[in-house]
Amino acid sequence: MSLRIPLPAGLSRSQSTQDLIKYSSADAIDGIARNPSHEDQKKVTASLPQNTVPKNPITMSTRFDTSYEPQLRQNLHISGLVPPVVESHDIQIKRCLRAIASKKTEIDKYIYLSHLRNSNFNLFYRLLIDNMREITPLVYTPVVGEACENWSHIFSEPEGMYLSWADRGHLSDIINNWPEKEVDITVVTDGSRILGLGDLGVGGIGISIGKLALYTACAGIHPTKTLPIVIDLGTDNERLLNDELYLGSKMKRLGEKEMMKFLDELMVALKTRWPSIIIQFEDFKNPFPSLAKYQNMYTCFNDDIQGTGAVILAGVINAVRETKIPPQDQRLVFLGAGSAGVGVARQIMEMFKKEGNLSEDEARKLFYLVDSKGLVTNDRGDKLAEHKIVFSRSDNNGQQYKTLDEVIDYVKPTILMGLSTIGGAFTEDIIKKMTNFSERPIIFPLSNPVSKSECTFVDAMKHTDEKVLFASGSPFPNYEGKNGKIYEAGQGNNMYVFPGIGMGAIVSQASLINQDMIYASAEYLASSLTPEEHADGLLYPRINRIREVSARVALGVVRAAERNHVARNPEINGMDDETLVEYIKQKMYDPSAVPTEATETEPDMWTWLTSKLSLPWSHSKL
Ligand SMILES: NC(=O)c1ccc[n+]([C@@H]2O[C@H](COP(=O)([O-])OP(=O)(O)OC[C@H]3O[C@@H](n4cnc5c(N)ncnc54)[C@H](O)[C@@H]3O)[C@@H](O)[C@H]2O)c1
Ligand SMILES: O=C(O)C[C@H](O)C(=O)O
Ligand SMILES: [Mg+2]
Repeated sequence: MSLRIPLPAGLSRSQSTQDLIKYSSADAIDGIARNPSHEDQKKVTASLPQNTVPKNPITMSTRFDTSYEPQLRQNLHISGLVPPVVESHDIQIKRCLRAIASKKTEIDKYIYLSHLRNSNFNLFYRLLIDNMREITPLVYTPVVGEACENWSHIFSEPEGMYLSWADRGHLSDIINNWPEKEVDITVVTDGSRILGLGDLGVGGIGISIGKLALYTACAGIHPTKTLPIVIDLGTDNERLLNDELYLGSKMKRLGEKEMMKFLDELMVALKTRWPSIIIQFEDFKNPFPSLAKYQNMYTCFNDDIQGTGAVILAGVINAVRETKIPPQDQRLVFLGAGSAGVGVARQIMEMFKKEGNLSEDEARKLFYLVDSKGLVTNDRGDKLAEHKIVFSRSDNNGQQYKTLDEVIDYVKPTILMGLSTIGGAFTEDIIKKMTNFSERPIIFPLSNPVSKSECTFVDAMKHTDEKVLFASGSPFPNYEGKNGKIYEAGQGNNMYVFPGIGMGAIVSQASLINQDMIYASAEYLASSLTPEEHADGLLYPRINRIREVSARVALGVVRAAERNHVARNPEINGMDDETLVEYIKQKMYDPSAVPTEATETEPDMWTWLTSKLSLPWSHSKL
């Protein structure tokens, strides 16, 4: 069933990047929880351990859902507090979509959706899951970037934890203040490099919130078991320091030493309260030291180095196949040699070693990294950051290549990656040149948000005569080719893997997240495309299948955890793939699985806050 929502005057249909008017709620449902009648699935389900289907308790943030039957309303003591009609989520979603379409700006849509998540998360996640393609860009990249930039102006609810330098020495006590008893996963940022937008201080918490919303929507981690964190060690952003509304500490950002000291304490505090917690590091300006220090001590990973490495590896596996050029004959230029650039280069190098039967040295020589000073070489005259050294060239005969143009002429690459934060860096000239070196050039402008993308999908298609194999970090609209064919832009965004990595680690009760598990996430993602998606020339699965895909990614992660003896969940011992996937799906939160009776639940943050503050309504039956 599809529905056309009228747009308000002034908002053109094509202008809306998210095209909120076209959706198909029933078609978009992945079928995981809604299609339990399939005979094979029934058999598999019957063989699963009992009590694996999570109940969906009613919390303060889901109490006023108009889908509740009269008896449930009576049990909850909310009769009269909810409009009389009893209506399905599908009907409520129509109302939400109308409300979203009526908002004039994307940030207004973001604010509306945040409010919905905080007031009725079951409805929010039903809306998101059923309309992934349209809603994801509004709660995640790219609009979340604008939200982070303006966080101190649009702020109305904390939605996570803010931990400041002044709190050091007391982090355990402060972590104990989080009102939810169980937390499976946290996303921690220091706000120092939010997307390609730089230092946004405590505004970076928007990224933690956005990532965790996708953990719930894509991998079914229960929303109350997710914890967004920003650590506030100051900011070097003058605009924020001069803003009277800024919500963070008004001091210059502290250095690496203080950061590590703070993180040491935080890691212990998190692990003490929730011994099985998964910790995802996100958008740190220099994320290498923390990953190196904690990856063998805690169940943690860095999304920008490892998640991005895995998701782009998956796209490259599929794209390289299309080029028909074997790995040993590919040449790769990376614009950007930071955490994402080096993380991606490392993962692709692993694949080239395996698939091309190359030694480490042979594989490494296929990579040319370019940073703000030009081609990364041993004799460039500056002290290279440690993470770049492995890819630094020594075969440049003393010549330095300063611009991307010069590097392209020198290397003649078959693959061009953008992780530089420089919007428009892949000029018409550069894109056209790429067609001289390969019939199907691989061009991935991966910087976020859209304004930082190294080129657009339109430019890449036009200037390669529609031959490009393309993926971008942020979403781009479809392109209509010369013969009327519609091409879809691949979205090479770590959202295709981090939910599955987290879910795989939770399901296996992994003690660590190691390279084999990250690599497996890429392999399982690459092989998750349907024959139809392959035939349509896609490099990544369609986003409306993300729950199905995340379950497969999680399967790969669990299998790798088992191989590496870091899986600790005895329930999964001996399960075949089919049973294990079903087990994973059964663990997924389903926003429509509303219980028919009220259940006792832990208080949520609002209840907890009101009780702490002794507000008049704090002990009411609400
Ligand atoms: N698509 C994804 O899933 C994904 C994942 C992670 C990061 N990213 C994006 O990648 C970008 C970079 O992230 P990061 O964590 O690597 O940041 P970073 O700050 O660690 O690295 C940026 C790199 O770009 C280089 N650079 C800056 N200006 C340049 C110029 N004018 N010419 C050439 N190189 C230049 C820097 O020298 C540095 O090597 C961001 O926009 C981020 O949003 C995308
Ligand atoms: O947040 C995203 O959209 C991807 C990535 O983690 C980034 O830093 O850009
Ligand atoms: Mg990131």
